[in-house]
Amino acid sequence: MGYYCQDDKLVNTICDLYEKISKLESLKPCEDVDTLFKQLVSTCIPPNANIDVTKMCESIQEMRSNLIKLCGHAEGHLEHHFSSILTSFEDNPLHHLNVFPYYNNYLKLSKLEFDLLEQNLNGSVPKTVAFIGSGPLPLTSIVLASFHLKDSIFHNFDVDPSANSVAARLVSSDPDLSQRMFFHTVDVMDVTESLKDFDVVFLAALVGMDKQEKIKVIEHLEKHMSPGALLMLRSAHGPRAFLYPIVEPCDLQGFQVLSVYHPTDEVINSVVISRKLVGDVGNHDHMDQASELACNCSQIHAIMNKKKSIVEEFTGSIEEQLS
Ligand SMILES: C[S@+](CC[C@H](N)C(=O)[O-])C[C@H]1O[C@@H](n2cnc3c(N)ncnc32)[C@H](O)[C@@H]1O
Repeated sequence: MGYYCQDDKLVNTICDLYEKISKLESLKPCEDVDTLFKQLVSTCIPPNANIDVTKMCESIQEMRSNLIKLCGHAEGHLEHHFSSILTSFEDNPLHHLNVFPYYNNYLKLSKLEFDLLEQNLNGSVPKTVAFIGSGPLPLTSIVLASFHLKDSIFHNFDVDPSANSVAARLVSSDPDLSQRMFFHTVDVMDVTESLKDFDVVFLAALVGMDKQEKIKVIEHLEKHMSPGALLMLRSAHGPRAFLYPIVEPCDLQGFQVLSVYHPTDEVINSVVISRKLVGDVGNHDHMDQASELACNCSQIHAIMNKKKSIVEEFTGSIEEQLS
């Protein structure tokens, strides 16, 4: 088919799985759907330095973009399914979250995000947190509110009214979270002034499923978030980018990228934490230099190798990073 691929075997396996997944009549949880997505995830999880999806030919790019959408729909169905099961428990549904097969991943991802937040909050605790794209099973907000940010108020935003109604029902019988967790049915692109109220904004991986949409959402957040507020977003690295969109530091114009973390375990998403710049960012010279640096893979690898870690830090000056 004339694919240009760095690792043909892996990409062929993903293409085969894509063909099978795209032929499914429904993406609602059932044996066939679960088996195919499990195979897809286990194919994409092992770190593979030879895989850079952005360098692959157009037909692979197109397949990847469709696959991300299929994964998004399947994830939505899976969350709906488990959220409905959870709300059918007679006692507090939040005491049964471990029935969700990926609950452990959310515990790990939320802990990772909390640690990155703490490192960059300089001792302060966020009063108000926004989660955009919270879905029917808003596990990140629930885990953060229950275990890490026990006094913060959480505002969850989702464009899908059925996602919000099942999510709100999930927390309604919890005496603590029902007082600290709010749900808003709206497209993030229509949320403007109220974005100023948040100390931290989380953006779900699947809000903005392709590069263009993701950049539009980031630009919108940059326009309306409070200067100095933190933005926590999710990206993907290596073969995991067949499952989720990639956000690169250069996509974050108007933000100072603080850290990029690429997990190598079963937590699939990479995490990017940045701070909305304070003051006039009309002069983009500084950011442009930072972006050029951040988008240049060989330089990123040089930084990573120097640090012997898979965390990319962006806290030093551009000169330091280049030296
Ligand atoms: C299925 S995921 C949920 C994430 C997950 N529950 C978590 O805790 O990380 C993505 C959600 O984003 C929502 N979404 C997508 N685009 C959106 C937009 N432009 N504005 C608000 N919500 C959006 C979808 O409706 C979907 O429910």
